[in-house]
Amino acid sequence: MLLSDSDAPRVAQALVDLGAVRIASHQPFIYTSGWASPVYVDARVLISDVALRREIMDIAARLVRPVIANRGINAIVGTESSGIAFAAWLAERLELPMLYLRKRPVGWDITAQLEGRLPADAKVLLVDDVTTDGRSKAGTVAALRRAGPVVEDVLVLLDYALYAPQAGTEAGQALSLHALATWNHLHAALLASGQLGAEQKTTLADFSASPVAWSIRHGGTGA
Ligand SMILES: O=P(O)(O)OC[C@H]1O[C@H](OP(=O)(O)OP(=O)(O)O)[C@H](O)[C@@H]1O
Ligand SMILES: O=C(O)c1cc(=O)[nH]c(=O)[nH]1
Repeated sequence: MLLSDSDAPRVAQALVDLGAVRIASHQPFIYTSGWASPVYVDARVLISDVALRREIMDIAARLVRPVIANRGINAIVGTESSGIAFAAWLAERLELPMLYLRKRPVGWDITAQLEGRLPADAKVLLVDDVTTDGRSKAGTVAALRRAGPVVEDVLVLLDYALYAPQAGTEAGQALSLHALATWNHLHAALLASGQLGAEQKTTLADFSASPVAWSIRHGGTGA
């Protein structure tokens, strides 16, 4: 769920200003979840811009603070790889312990995949950069839960909010997804930037109107 209607346009604008939103020229992008898409958001570029990352992480901390308080969250977990830096900056602002979750186990027992030290009665906020349909998040959350903490909340900078959540993700896992911005905000910021050509505008309008059909037409998954 979008955390704030009034802050989302600013987050989207920052990503567009940074050139983080790429538009396919010849070949579609294929997301981790298998969807084909004409856009790819490289939120990692935000980590290299000191002023914008500070601004966006200040927004994230302000918006997520009530969630932290209401849910009794006592630690922040970043996902390898893109979520780690954002989790660290957020944990610093919220004065909470931070850990990170590896994609694959390395070693044995609880420390095999989750690095850092959980507080007692751990209830954590999972942080990642982007979500499409939550497919990889479902695996991440399952792995995190196996390490012990309660996980009910996930924070992302961008939730496309275009695809139906995969079975076994949000509803099935009793997870709440919190996002700073959605594809609609990025799309609006791209249109306002004046940087799109006529063909790109048509492509993005087609994609926005029917992302699943767009994916199938371009060799991606359809479900
Ligand atoms: O499938 P969803 O849960 O909706 O989210 C999409 C995931 O795909 C990307 O990660 P990727 O595997 O490319 O890893 P990276 O962070 O190392 O780039 C992105 O950072 C999300 O974690
Ligand atoms: O799902 C993905 O693979 C994905 C999509 C996107 O726009 N950006 C990203 O970093 N990952």
